[in-house]
Amino acid sequence: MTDEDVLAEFRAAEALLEGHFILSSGLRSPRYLQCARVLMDPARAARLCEAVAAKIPADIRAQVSAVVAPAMGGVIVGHEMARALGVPGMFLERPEGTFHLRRGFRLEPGQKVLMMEDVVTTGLSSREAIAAIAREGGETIAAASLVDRSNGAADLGVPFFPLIRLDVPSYSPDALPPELAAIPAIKPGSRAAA
Ligand SMILES: O=P(O)(O)OC[C@H]1O[C@H](OP(=O)(O)OP(=O)(O)O)[C@H](O)[C@@H]1O
Ligand SMILES: O=C(O)c1cc(=O)[nH]c(=O)[nH]1
Ligand SMILES: [Mg+2]
Repeated sequence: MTDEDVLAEFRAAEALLEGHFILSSGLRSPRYLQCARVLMDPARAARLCEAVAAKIPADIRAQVSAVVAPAMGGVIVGHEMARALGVPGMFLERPEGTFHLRRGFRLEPGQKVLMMEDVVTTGLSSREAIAAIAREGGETIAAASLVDRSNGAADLGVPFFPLIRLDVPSYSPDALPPELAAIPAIKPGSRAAA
């Protein structure tokens, strides 16, 4: 799947939003990739995750025995990725502020995991998820996502396979360009405000 094919899927899902968004990190952006809209079509979700799986080298794929994803954004994409790889899929939650496995999900000691995200911006949520997988006894051997909008800046500490890398601006809230400052900000994600 080419970058243009991926963007066509996002466009068809009306998932390329423009406005003034407060990101999970607190950064602000004029653009937001609403992956939930992309994933609401199960056939599209399966197509995209099969394309992510095809980006992962065969030796890594052969070792992965579970996909673990951080809720909320990771839940559907993690499940579809688990289907694409033929392994179980689980998700991490943070009702008290720190990611952990709930609902009877568990990892065997040393179990090799793929951490799956919908979007990576600063990489903080991904690093928190990878740290949680380690606390749960697993070993994250690779990470993947639909979108990497970190502009090459996110270091997850493991090999990282995004389906598409997009060059999208993010700004500190105290350094907003005037055209962004003029629009009311909305926060689509579910991380609690800092
Ligand atoms: O790389 P980062 O700077 O951490 O940003 C990306 C994260 O932000 C979004 O989640 P969010 O925290 O908004 O919550 P949600 O998944 O519950 O919607 C997205 O699902 C990623 O997890
Ligand atoms: O950084 C984020 O919170 C973020 C950016 C984006 O484009 N899409 C998304 O779901 N989250
Ligand atoms: Mg998230």
